[in-house]
Amino acid sequence: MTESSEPIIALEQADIYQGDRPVLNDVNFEIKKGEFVYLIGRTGSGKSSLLKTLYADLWLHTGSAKVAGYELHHIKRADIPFLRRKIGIVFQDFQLLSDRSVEDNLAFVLRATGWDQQAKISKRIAEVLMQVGLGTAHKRMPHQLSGGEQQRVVIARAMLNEPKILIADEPTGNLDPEVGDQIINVFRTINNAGTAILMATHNHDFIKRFPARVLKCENGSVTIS
Ligand SMILES: Nc1ncnc2c1ncn2[C@@H]1O[C@H](COP(=O)(O)OP(=O)(O)OP(=O)(O)O)[C@@H](O)[C@H]1O
Repeated sequence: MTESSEPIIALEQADIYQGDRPVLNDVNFEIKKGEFVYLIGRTGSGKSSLLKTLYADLWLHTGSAKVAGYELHHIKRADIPFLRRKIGIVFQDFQLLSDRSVEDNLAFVLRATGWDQQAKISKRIAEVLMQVGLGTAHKRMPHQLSGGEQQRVVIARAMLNEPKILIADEPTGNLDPEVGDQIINVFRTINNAGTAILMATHNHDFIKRFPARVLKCENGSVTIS
């Protein structure tokens, strides 16, 4: 299989655990390059556990999972940071460093991932901020931004190293509906430019208005529609 046609995520007979406790059994699905996929299910149904397994925060016990070229059932601890660079991660709670500007928050991540030329760092920061519609926010401090703006910076941060997929766990969960709409539009724009998206959400209105494939966690299984 050529690299371009290989799925970004492929799970086969994967069992998802929290500690010793099984959460999801026999999970099988693929996500291809550039796809948009929703992950739904009631509170406690296992959405976060599944996403954590995909970025190797939870260990995959049984079955196989390949994510961005890494086989999670064989992954070495030292490879986990490299896996996470290939999959941008966006959580519900914005975790920007509160003591530094937007620009410095982003530069911090770039430097930590090996970027050392200031001109390239500045260019990349300008690009990702433009991509999320915050082209003039470089110098602002996190507390000077609204919740929606902070979430945009978090998305920009996840995009810095040009991931093949963005994994988002309830990215609009803490936002007003109107602001949530703006955020989903940011994800759609990013998706239109070629990055795959896997988004856990409780917002069924998004699915009606912006239809895409849906994975549903229910009764210990994942079903695909
Ligand atoms: N850190 C943990 N330790 C032990 N059990 C956990 C942990 N986190 C979650 N669980 C349990 O695993 C199951 C799945 O939880 P998970 O958080 O994956 O569900 P979820 O679908 O993401 O829920 P929500 O919509 O509330 O985020 C639940 O029974 C939960 O109680």
